[in-house]
Amino acid sequence: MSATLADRVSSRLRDIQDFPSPGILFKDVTPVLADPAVFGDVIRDMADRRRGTVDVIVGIEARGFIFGAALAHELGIGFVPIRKAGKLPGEVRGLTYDLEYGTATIEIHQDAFVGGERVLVVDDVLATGGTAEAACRLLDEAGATVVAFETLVELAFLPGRDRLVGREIHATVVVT
Ligand SMILES: O=P(O)(O)OC[C@H]1O[C@H](OP(=O)(O)OP(=O)(O)O)[C@H](O)[C@@H]1O
Ligand SMILES: Nc1ncnc2[nH]cnc12
Repeated sequence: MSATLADRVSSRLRDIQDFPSPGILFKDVTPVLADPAVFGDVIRDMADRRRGTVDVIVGIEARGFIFGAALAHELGIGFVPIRKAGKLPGEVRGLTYDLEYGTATIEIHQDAFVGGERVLVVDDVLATGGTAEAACRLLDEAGATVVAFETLVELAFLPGRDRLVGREIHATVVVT
């Protein structure tokens, strides 16, 4: 039997213990990106799940840009970045939140949405859920409609899903 996409991605996730700080088991996605067959199949799988149901892809800096921009291109729709504080040049709205390792502030351009756009939020890893929750709240405040949160990897041993109650979440790989 041929390997599932989840198995193929799992085999290309590299675990780095104690990065970026002691006690963190870091899931490195760079081997997934380095394999064009797997990376391509990941993007096509995400696209097939969303075709015709979203207007805009929002990617979260930095690794969410890689998957989000490729997905937007595959779907033929626009891409909007959520960036760390101080990086976007125009007027912004922002939110500060807790991370698995520290705190962060994210920002989005104030004029990125007129209201009502159907948005898919994309990132590489769902860990504590702080980033995803902040991104979804920021988009709610901006008047966009968050259709779902799409991630390559969900760390199910952390309570990320609990921060996103009521939101649709899909992960290519669930790490237990
Ligand atoms: O669910 P959470 O606990 O919020 O963690 C998930 C977030 O952490 C990582 O980003 P990071 O802040 O390390 O930034 P990077 O993508 O720029 O490396 C990852 O890419 C997610 O955005
Ligand atoms: N353990 C982890 N591995 C990779 N990215 C992360 N982002 C937050 N926690 C992470």
